[in-house]
Parts: sequence; C-alpha cells; structure tokens
Amino acid sequence: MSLAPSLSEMIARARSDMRMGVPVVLRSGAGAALAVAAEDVSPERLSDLRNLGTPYLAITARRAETLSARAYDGDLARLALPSDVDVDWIEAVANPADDLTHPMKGPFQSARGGDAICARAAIALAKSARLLPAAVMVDVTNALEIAATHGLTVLPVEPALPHMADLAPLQDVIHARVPLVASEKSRVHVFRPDDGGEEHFVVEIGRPDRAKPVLARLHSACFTGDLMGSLKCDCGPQLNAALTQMGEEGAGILLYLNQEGRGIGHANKMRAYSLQDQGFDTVEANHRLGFEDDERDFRIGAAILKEMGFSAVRLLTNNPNKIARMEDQGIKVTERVPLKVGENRYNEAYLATKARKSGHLL
Ligand SMILES: Nc1nc2c(ncn2[C@@H]2O[C@H](COP(=O)(O)OP(=O)(O)OP(=O)(O)O)[C@@H](O)[C@H]2O)c(=O)[nH]1
Ligand SMILES: [Zn+2]
Repeated sequence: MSLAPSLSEMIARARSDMRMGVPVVLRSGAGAALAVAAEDVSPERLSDLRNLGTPYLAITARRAETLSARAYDGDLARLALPSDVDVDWIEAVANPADDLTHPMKGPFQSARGGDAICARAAIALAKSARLLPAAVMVDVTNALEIAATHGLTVLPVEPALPHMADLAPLQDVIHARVPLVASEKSRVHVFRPDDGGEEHFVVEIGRPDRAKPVLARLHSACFTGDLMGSLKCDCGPQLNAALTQMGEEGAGILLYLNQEGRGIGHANKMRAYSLQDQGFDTVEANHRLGFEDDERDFRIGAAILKEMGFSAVRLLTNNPNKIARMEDQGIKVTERVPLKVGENRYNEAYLATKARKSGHLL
C-alpha cells in the first residue's frame, strides 16, 4: 500500500521524534523497548518510563571507556539506572561537560547478555538526530499497545539498522546560476537524500569536462569557520582558497557536505569545543562525547560526483582518508592538490593534532 510510510520514512519519523524527546518504540524479534534521547528526557517522562519497567541508559563504548564502565555489548553499554537517580544523573553520564569538575562516580552496572539490538538502534537514531549518543530505555512486552495508546512511532529494528547504514539515494533537486566572487560562471545544485537527512550543496564552476579529472573539493560544513571567520580551524580559508583556485582554472566542483563537526552536528561540535577549553584535543573531545574521531560518510560525496557525471578528480585536500574513501567508492583520485591555508596561533595545536592522530598531511 503506497499510502503507508516506507521503512526510510519510518526511520525519518523516529529520528525526528528522538530529536524532540518523544519516546520511540523499537521492536526486534527478541523483544521491544521504548527509547528517549538522554539529553531530552524530562522528569515526567522518566517517571512514566519507570512506571513501565526498569529503565537503563544506553551509551556508546567510547563514552563507557571515559566512565570506566564495562561495555559488554561491544560497541555500546547498557547501564543500570539506579532507582533513586534523576534526570541530572542521566545528563551527567551522557554529557561530559562536567567530567572534570564533578567526575561521575561508579561503579556502573552494565547489562550482560540478552539482545542489545534495540539499544544499538536507539544510539544510531540519536547520532543521526545529531544528539548526544545516549538514550534512556525501558524494555516492554506490550509495545504495540503502548504505541497505540500514546501515538508513538514503532520502528522494526532488524530491517531499520542495516537500512540506516546504507547510503540513502540522493535526488538532484534543482540547480541555478549564482555568480560568485571567485567566478561569475557558477551554478549551485541542491541534492536531497530520500531518508529525510540533511541536504548537500554543490558549487559547479565553469563547465568542467566530464571526461577529464576535475579539480574538486569535498568540504564539510563548518558554521563557525566557513561563515563566522572562526580562528579555531582552517575551514573558512580552505573554502575560499578552493573556490578561488577553481575560478582561476575556469572549472571545478565544490561539494558542500552538511556533515557539520565531522558528522556529529553543530551542538555536539560546540560541546567538543567546550571540552577543548578544558584541555582535551579535538579527538579526545569527540571520544569523551561518545563519538568516533570522524563520523562523516564520504560515500555521499562519491555518489554526488557520480550522479553529476564525474569519475576522476584532482582532489583539494590534506586528508588521506578522503582520498581512500573516494577510491573505495570508484572515484579515481589522479592527484592530491594540497590546501595549506589559514594556519594561525589559535588553530596550530588543532592542525598538529589532525596531523599526529588523523594522518593529515602537512
Ligand atoms: N568534532 C569536531 N569537528 C570539528 C572540529 N573542528 C572542526 N571541525 C569540523 O571538521 C570538519 C572539517 O572538514 P574538512 O575541512 O572538509 O575536512 P578535513 O578532514 O579537515 O580535510 P581537508 O580540509 O580536506 O584537509 C568540518 O565539518 C568542521 O565543522 C572539532 O574540534 N571537533
Ligand atoms: Zn572549521
């Protein structure tokens, strides 16, 4: 029946419920659970969850490591929620903001055995909603009845989890002429994924020959650097230098990928910045928040390039990982064009960390 939402559409609904703090019902073959994003759970909702059973807190193995909690589920841990704790306790476990001033005291009790697939789906949804990767959950037996009574979204996790890991098809929605300072012969394209995720933009300069390697940049969104002139990173100068070089050569493709903060979202990037003010470096800050070093999906960039008819690029980057990911996806990188601009006294430690820990080329 075409009127019913597809699996992609159900995932998009669940993601937006999660973002608002509305409980989502996650169903697997082994059982079902209600999940609420940890950073959004209100005292009333926590009390309602307690009326349904014994809630627990799902966090990533990265966050568990900082808390010295056991992650028996491999990539995540299900922590018991003591019956006397409130939402401030949940906030303090999920959010590292006060780790140094008010360290969380364990020992934490992690669940062992049983099926963690619903917790895994809850964390994947929280990440895709660009929230802290943590969810308050409660296992339930009468999931469908609860969902019907309270009008909650029900997501079947066995098909949903692999679907979320797949690359969503991207639709080339529109393009129009936008004369730029770097080149008056420029067009901006909008690509929209069919899973309700972020749109991505492409600046096409001139009319690049599809039969030859194109001068290309895969630029990840950075509100602070690209728009505000932040000195904490090198993004703004890199964006401008890339466009300028494409303008000078008369042709190029700049993909503006809306994967802010290396894919963790803007609020989490600001949380990472706040941790950096406490002395952690860019990679440590991501880990303390519960994320991997880099949560971006470069398959999106390769898919857009292919959709636009490009199969080979001269890639403007200092990041060897971007080159490897393009090659994996069948985009030939015939040349790496270095993009060393915008170093200053505020970002030198950040750039050095990227070189030391993430393999960026100097
Ligand atoms: N999580 C996090 N993201 C950051 C931080 N500083 C900058 N970013 C983000 O890092 C990304 C940088 O993107 P790019 O410049 O395209 O990528 P890159 O990996 O630096 O590689 P090249 O610039 O191509 O050499 C942007 O999404 C920024 O928002 C930080 O301290 N933490
Ligand atoms: Zn930046």
